[in-house]
Amino acid sequence: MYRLISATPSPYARKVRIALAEKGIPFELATEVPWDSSTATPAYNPLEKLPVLVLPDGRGIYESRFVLEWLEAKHPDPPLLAPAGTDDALAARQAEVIADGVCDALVLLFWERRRPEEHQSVPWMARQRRKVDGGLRALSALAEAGEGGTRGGWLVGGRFGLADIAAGTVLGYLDVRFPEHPWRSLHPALVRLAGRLAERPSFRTTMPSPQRIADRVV
Ligand SMILES: N[C@@H](CCC(=O)N[C@@H](CS(=O)(=O)O)C(=O)NCC(=O)O)C(=O)O
Repeated sequence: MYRLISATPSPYARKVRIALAEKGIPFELATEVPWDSSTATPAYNPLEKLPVLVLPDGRGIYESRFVLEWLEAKHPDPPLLAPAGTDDALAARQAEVIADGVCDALVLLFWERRRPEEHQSVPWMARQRRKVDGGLRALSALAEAGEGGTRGGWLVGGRFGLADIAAGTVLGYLDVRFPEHPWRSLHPALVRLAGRLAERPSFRTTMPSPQRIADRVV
């Protein structure tokens, strides 16, 4: 059986949890704090990051985008991506790049804010916030376009898939780490997307939550 090394707030790990659920793939969930020295990630990932999908033979598949590509290749049904090389597949991957990039900026912001205030860099945090806001604008534009005609409100190709998973996990992460962020008032199309996603058991059963980090990281 697969084992997924995950963390309760992780939007990257949540993408994989949702994909496993949507594809009906059984797995053991190993919830960790990757920032604590107790984490198992270094044993499977030289980059020491989760998510890691640990295979029955003990190998680790890591970097969420690659885990999702790996799952799509090994467990193609039901598909979460259009056929490889199609415009819809490329558009979904682009949306995932935007979503992951927003999460990357949010992670940097999260750690910068944990530094003593006199060590926090205002220009650095402003730069990260620009990436977050620019990325959310891009995802919002995709959501608005997806609401047109018969596209069903999904971001790409008129059907639920990877792009929606990636965008939805960003929104859930914002609510956990940056509850003050006004994304709902700024992007009503993303609110409607979040509402559609919240109806899916794969989203309802993977709601993110904060974690207690014991070790000193920054
Ligand atoms: N690009 C990676 C990012 C993964 C990542 O940053 N994971 C964090 C945990 S979380 O922020 O997603 O909760 C981690 O393991 N960080 C430990 C470290 O960076 O040393 C992916 O998509 O898998």
